Amino acid sequence: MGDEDWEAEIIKPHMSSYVPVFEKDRYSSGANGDTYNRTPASSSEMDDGSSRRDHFMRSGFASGRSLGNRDPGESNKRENTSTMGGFGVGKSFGNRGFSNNKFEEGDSSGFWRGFQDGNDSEASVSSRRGGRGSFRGCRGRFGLGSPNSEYEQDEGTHRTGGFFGSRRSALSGAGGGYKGLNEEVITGSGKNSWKSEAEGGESGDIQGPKVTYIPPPPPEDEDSIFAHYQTGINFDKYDTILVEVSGHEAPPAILTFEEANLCQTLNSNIAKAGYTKLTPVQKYSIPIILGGRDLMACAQTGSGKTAAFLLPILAHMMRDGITASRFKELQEPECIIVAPTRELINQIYLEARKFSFGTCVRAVVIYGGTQLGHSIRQIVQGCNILCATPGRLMDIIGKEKIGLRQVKYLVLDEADRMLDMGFGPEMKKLISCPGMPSKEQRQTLMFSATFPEEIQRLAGEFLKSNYLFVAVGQVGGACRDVQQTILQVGQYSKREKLVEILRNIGDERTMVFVETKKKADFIATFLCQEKISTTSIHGDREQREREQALGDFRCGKCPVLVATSVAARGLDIENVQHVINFDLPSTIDEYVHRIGRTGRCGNTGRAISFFDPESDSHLAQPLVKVLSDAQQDVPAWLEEIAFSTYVPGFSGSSRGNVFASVDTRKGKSSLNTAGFSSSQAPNPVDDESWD
Ligand SMILES: Nc1ncnc2c1ncn2[C@@H]1O[C@H](COP(=O)(O)OP(=O)(O)OP(=O)(O)O)[C@@H](O)[C@H]1O
Repeated sequence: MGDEDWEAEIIKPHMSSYVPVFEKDRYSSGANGDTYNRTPASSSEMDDGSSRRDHFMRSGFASGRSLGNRDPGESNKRENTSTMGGFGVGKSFGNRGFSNNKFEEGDSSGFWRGFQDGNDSEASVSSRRGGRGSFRGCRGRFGLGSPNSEYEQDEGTHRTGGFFGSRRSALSGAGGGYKGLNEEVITGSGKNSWKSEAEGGESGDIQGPKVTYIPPPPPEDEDSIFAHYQTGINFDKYDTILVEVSGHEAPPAILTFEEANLCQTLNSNIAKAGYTKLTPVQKYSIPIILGGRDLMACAQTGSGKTAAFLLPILAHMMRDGITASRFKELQEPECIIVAPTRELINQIYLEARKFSFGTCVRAVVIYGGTQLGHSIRQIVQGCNILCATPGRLMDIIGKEKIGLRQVKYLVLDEADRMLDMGFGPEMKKLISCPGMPSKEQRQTLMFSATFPEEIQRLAGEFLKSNYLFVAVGQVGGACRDVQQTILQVGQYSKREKLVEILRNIGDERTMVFVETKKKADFIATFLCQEKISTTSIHGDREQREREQALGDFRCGKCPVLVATSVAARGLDIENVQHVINFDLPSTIDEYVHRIGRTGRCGNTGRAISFFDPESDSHLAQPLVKVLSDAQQDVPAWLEEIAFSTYVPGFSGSSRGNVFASVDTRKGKSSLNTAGFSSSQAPNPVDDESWD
């Protein structure tokens, strides 16, 4: 479907779920002293700009169903707030270090100093009204299970139409769907069609609107394929990070790409990608994978885990003389890579495409929110490496477009997420699908920056018992290149604080994380009204909108991206200098991933988190630990809260404890700095219980 069709669709104001993207017009001012250039998507939404509530109801929130019906918590509060006199109600900052000081007076000169001051001061929380419990909903340890969960963005709830209603939903009756130019409606099903609809598939066999979006093809020119950003000043410091390898007979680490003995084409692609030096996770993982071993690898965000699995897999494929891809109704890929979000799997695909450039290996990506027929067409043209989100993968397997007999490599990126309550069942189905080689017959690789011990135990089902475990730095630790600041800010002061911070940041790229999809739209709209060019990404947005939002953010058109946890993991976006946790996430692991969107690949970044004691106290203790482990300042007030909410058994502040969480098999391990080879690790204690 061409762009023009999207536009035709987008400009219909009555069916917009699109959060308007406003650009600052630097050269003119409107009636309110502010004029926005808008994308056509929002042509009728901000004409008067006088009533925020009005605008709010009309822009993105209004399509489909009534807001009030489904948002008794936060949204109603916000509406009330607006009606009562704008977004600034609740003016007193929870954090006295910020309130009533130079920031309110518009003086930004001492901004960062102000942060520090604010951090150290005690906040008065007594005047805060209510808690956030009413809208935070049920959040289990692993986040899923709640229909509000952000990861349902994959195949699940998206299909049934989000709260805001999608344009598709608006246009199509149940089971209908509309067909745009160059779009097909796919209705066919394979013999053993997966229970797609009930389980979150998108086949369109049963009911629900058809998904017609066809993502634009990736760029073909070599410059775009190999476009990359520079490693940062701290890239060389990676060498000093301690690495732990546990498991039987780990091969020694390599120190250079040459030692990996890759074929010429791969080496040339590595050079074109601008890689001259291995990162620690690459030094250890590449020889392990080349040695045919299963692997669970845990390394800090932004430290090159993607290449750590792609390069050795490609090297094996080249060595084994893979058959060139050709058209076939049933494709049998040698490698399947799964990741929890659409944007992330697309990014992994682009990396696979980059490193396989000039080879006969063909990578294909399939993910939810796109037309199923498009996914099938991509696959039947040939597929050696299949990059997929879980729901779409299971749909395609059910349609018998993919055979699993040839699978030699199964990669779970963000593996802890892939194995938790949300995706774990799908992954179990995947490995028990007819034809899928047993774990003894395939190589299974798991990567993440976090790996809770309970998830490590689950992972045993997927891995050979002698798998190796690589921990670069502390398992679950935050990237030290991110300067972390925690501010005490009450719920009703957050927006004001956010605006202050963003004004001081200027045009530097910033991701703002919020807890719910509704709130993402709300805050994005609010920031647009504050003349801060903003877009948003979350699971209720249509896929084309998500991709457009990410594109606008990547290219700098919108330097602020308001996101839910859908964007917390894996996304590698150049020049993200700031992450703001407007709402803290429910788990500390999620925090680590979110702040890892900045400070990547040796670059530095900043993360600011609003801590509301009324709702975030459970995070005080793990936050103190993460901060101190990453050698960040820990505010005294946070330590106090952590102390007062002390949970016996929690490892607490473990400054100096290098590996608080390790391979749960508890094998004795070898500690190394990344520059030196691992010695052979002794036997793990009780492997047998892992089968
Ligand atoms: N050896 C290297 N030399 C230079 N750049 C590299 C190297 N390895 C990876 N990179 C770049 O570093 C960036 C981060 O890599 P990647 O996205 O694989 O990190 P990650 O560890 O998977 O992060 P996350 O935990 O957030 O998923 C990418 O832009 C990648 O191209």
